[in-house]
Amino acid sequence: MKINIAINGPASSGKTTIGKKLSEKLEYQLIDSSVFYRYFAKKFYLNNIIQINEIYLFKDEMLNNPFYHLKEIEHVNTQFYQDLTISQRASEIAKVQEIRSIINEIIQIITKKKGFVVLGRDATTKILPDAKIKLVLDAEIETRVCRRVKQILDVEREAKIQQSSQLNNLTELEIIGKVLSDILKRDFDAYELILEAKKVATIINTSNLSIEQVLAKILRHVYWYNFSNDNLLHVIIFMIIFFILIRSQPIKLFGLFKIE
Ligand SMILES: Nc1ncnc2c1ncn2[C@@H]1O[C@H](COP(=O)(O)OP(=O)(O)OP(=O)(O)O)[C@@H](O)[C@H]1O
Ligand SMILES: Nc1ccn([C@H]2C[C@H](O)[C@@H](COP(=O)(O)O)O2)c(=O)n1
Repeated sequence: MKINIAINGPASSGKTTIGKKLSEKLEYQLIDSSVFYRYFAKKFYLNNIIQINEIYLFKDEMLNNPFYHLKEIEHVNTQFYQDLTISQRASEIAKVQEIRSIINEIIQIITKKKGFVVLGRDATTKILPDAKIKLVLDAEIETRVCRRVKQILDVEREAKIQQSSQLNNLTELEIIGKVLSDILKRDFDAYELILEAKKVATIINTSNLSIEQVLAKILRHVYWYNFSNDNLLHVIIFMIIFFILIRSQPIKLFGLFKIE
């Protein structure tokens, strides 16, 4: 039986990486709420004004054909992933409660059919408070900074080979400084949401775990949930029969011990 899985956690804790792998493994659909904020920043932030009416129209359209629009949102995000202006506008948009409610409602409606992995700062608390599995991925700040710096340097190495470097010869120290300040800012913005999430979700500290180990841990949660859910009735019936048998006659279990 398919369920919904909600994952949140602070900046650079591995949500996207783990979310992607988990959804592929389970053959679930992945929805990352932050791509909505960036998509809205690209499409509905014109002349420094958020086009709220357009956003309502988009919501109706999206609910008529959700999977087409999810692909479109993903596509736009891949194109503008590195765009700083879009990121800044996305942060502004994310502060508008009305827009947060619209995005949460869209995701809630789409995920009613189950079989989704949903990522986002309020995934476990506001978007899918009833998800069967709710997780917070956490890691020490130094681990998160190192991971993000490594990711940037890997992309940069690849870009240099293709002579399309984006970092304008920043030193490694400057990159570390920028990453640290970005992560601190995002941690600060999401502080309350993550604190709330930690109260209702299972926390997985990934600092000393590889990507594969984190994935294996989550899969164990999912398989255990499915097993106990699917087999609960069988286990109860088995226990009742077992107790009736041992009370009505002495039996020898596997010849190991005797109950009289
Ligand atoms: N357990 C892990 N061990 C080592 N590296 C990891 C682990 N989890 C994630 N990473 C790496 O950390 C980097 C950041 O991960 P990712 O982008 O998935 O984080 P995120 O939580 O989605 O970030 P953001 O909040 O910016 O969306 C990636 O390069 C990823 O490969
Ligand atoms: N559930 C969410 C998802 C995203 N945001 C904000 C945070 C950022 O300003 C913006 C883009 O997300 P990011 O790529 O930085 O994770 O959207 C949010 O407030 N709540």
